[in-house]
Parts: sequence; C-alpha cells; structure tokens
Amino acid sequence: MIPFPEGLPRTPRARPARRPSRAPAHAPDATLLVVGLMSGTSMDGIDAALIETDGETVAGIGPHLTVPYDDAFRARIRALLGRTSLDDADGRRLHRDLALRHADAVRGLLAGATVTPDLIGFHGHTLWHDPVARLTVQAGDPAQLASELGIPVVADLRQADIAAGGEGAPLAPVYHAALAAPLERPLAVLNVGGVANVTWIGKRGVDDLVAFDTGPGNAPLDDWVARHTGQACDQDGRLAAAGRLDEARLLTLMDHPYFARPAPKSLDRRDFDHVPGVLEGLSAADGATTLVAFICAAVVQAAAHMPVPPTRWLVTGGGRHNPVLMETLAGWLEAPVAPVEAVGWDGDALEAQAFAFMAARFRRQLPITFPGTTGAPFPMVGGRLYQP
Ligand SMILES: Nc1ncnc2c1ncn2[C@@H]1O[C@H](COP(=O)(O)OP(=O)(O)OP(=O)(O)O)[C@@H](O)[C@H]1O
Ligand SMILES: CC(=O)N[C@H]1[C@@H]2OC[C@@H](O2)[C@@H](O)[C@@H]1O[C@H](C)C(=O)O
Repeated sequence: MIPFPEGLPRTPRARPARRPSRAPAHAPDATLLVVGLMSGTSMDGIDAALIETDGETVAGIGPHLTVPYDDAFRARIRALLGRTSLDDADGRRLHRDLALRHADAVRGLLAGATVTPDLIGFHGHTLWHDPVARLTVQAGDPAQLASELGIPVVADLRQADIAAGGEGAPLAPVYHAALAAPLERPLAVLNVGGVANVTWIGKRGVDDLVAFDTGPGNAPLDDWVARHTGQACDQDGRLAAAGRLDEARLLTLMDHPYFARPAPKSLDRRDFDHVPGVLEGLSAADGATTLVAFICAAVVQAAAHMPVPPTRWLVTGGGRHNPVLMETLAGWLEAPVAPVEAVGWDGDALEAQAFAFMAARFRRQLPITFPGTTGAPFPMVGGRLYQP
C-alpha cells in the first residue's frame, strides 16, 4: 500500500451503516442516504455501497459489500451476453433473478443497520452496448427491485445519453470529479474492471472532464486464465509475473482502430473477442503477461487523447490488485501511479458508490453525462425513477 501523501485531504473512510453524524458543508437537508449497485463486466458479482450525498458532494461513506456470483449464475449471464432483447423466457428469468440477487445484496449490506436508504441507484448487468446503434441493454428489473425492497430505484442511467447520440458510457466520471474536488489537477482516474476506462479531470472539475474507455481491462485476461488454468483470474498476477511479453502479438492487438479514435468512445465487453485468436499457441503465462501489457499499452495510448498530461494516475477497480499490472503502469506512464486508496478512496466500492451518487443527481435533475465524457450534445440528466 502506497503511503498516504501528506497534504492531501482524505475523504471519509468506510464505516458501519448509520447516519453519518458529521454535518455536510452545505444544504444539510438535501442529503440522501443512497445505495448504489453495480454488476460489472468482469461478472465477478454484485457491488453494493451506501453513501450520504446531495448529488454534488459526498457527506458520508457507508459500508460496501461484494456478493460474488456462483459459477452457474455467471454462466447464465455469459450465455446472454450479446442479447439486444430480454423478451424471451431466458431473458425474463435473468431480468428477474438479477433483481432478486441485487435485493439480497442490499439486505446484506444493511444487515444490522438501523437506517433505511432513501433511494437506490441501480445499474444492472450490461448484455450489449452499441452506441452506433444507440442501443445499450442492461439486465435486472428495476421495478422488481423497488417492490422487493420498498425503496425507490433510479435505473436506466445510460438510456437518455445513448438515445441523444452519446456513448452511454462511461458514467462514473461525474463521481470521480466530485471526489477529486480537493485534489491537485489535472488528474487521471483509471478504472481497470472488465473493460478499462479513464476520467481526466481538469482544473475546473466537473466542467472540465474528458473520459472514455481505454480498451481491455481484466475481462480478456480472466477469460484466458480460466481457459488455461480453470481459475477465475490471475490471482495477484502470479501467472503474468512468470511469463514473457510477446511483443509482436501485442503490436497486433494494438493495431485495432479503436485506439487511434479520439475520445469520447466506449466499448462492449465483446469487442475483444478476437484476442484469444491472436494469442493462440502462447503458454498460459506468456499469454497472461502479454494481456497485462495490452491493458497497459491501451492506457499509454489513452494518455495521448488527454488535453494536458495528468499530474498523476489514481487506479481503481480490481486490476489495481494485480501487482504486475500496477508495476507496468508505473513504469510506462509518465506521471506517478497509485491505487485510489492513496487518497483515501475505496477502489472496490467506487463504482457502486458512483451509481448511488448518480441516483441522487437524478433526484435533483443534475446532469450525469457531458460532451467531454460521453459525447452527449449537452450536459444531460440520466435515469428513470421506479417507485415501489
Ligand atoms: N488479487 C487480484 N489479483 C489479480 N486480479 C484481481 C485481483 N482481485 C481482483 N482482480 C481482477 O479484478 C476483476 C474485478 O474487477 P472489478 O470488480 O473492478 O470489475 P467490474 O466491476 O466487473 O468491471 P467494470 O468496471 O468493467 O464494470 C477480477 O475479474 C480480476 O480480474
Ligand atoms: C456499457 C457498460 O456497461 N460499460 C461499462 C464497462 O465497464 C467499464 C467500462 O465499460 C465503463 O464504460 C462502463 O462502466 C462504468 C461503471 C461506467 O459507466 O463508468
């Protein structure tokens, strides 16, 4: 763990679920207790997190919980990836079961707590994402979730943006900007989940954002490792540490038009379905090393699409647990690289917190996407309210 840099303000740390006692800096009556829920592209499980927020600042950080999917359920999601409609028996069943599992995750998060959240921010699980077709499909029934919990749910957060010609992703930048308000900028927040995305935050904060998906995250690496070892991921980068980079194949992988495209831009998990073909014949370890290099090379390319180089990179998402990935990023990027814990954020909770924050912004009809983050034509409010 990188020591906390002196002089940087800390955001509140995770603590038990109770109404935070510290008064927010402004508009105390406008803060809400909100649970955020995310089922990410790596399909590792459901992230749930509680925050207190007015949709502009974060007054308190509550607990966070990850509920892993069992293999059978993960296989059910995987079987429906690429679906553009949920309108058949399998689709409806997944839509319902994801809602039920998310409801259980909220109950688990709040077990023993004396508070009831005011609102839920619910992402669901992306099955298909195609900004050109103006279509993004998330499974998980928000109406069912609201009625299970008896709490209003804000969902469909990508829909208005993509319908207006935006990329519909990434959405977390507005939350990154709120958290980064006290930090030195320009700053880059890199999320290495199943797909990787970056938020460049300039001096004017939320009015000064450039964000986009950088390229692959852990998804192709997880798939490679599962195929070769039967494990769910390259735990602590052990396999990648033992392998050698195949430079020619890395260059082939990087020769994809996506990397030269200017931001904003976004990806579907399946945009890297060609990767195993390129790596065919490599050992498990050499493939893992080359895939880590692929993630990092895409991030280096991403830096070229930023208006001004960031003064540092803060890394969130599961990829920051992979030491080979972190060392490689640190070696390849020009500015210092640190996990988000260096500034007091929780990288396992950040995305779920972001969806809570977005739900609170919906309540106040504040925008969540911007021309610089998704290519939206103007700052746009996103979401739809489902009453229990
Ligand atoms: N100790 C570890 N060593 C190596 N990799 C790890 C470790 N812990 C987590 N990971 C990686 O992180 C992934 C999960 O990351 P994360 O939870 O950020 O993904 P996600 O939320 O599904 O993604 P997305 O941001 O695309 O929605 C795992 O699939 C695994 O590849
Ligand atoms: C369409 C979709 O679900 N995209 C995800 C995915 O996972 C990471 C990256 O690709 C990002 O664009 C997005 O998720 C995060 C939470 C976001 O919208 O900010």
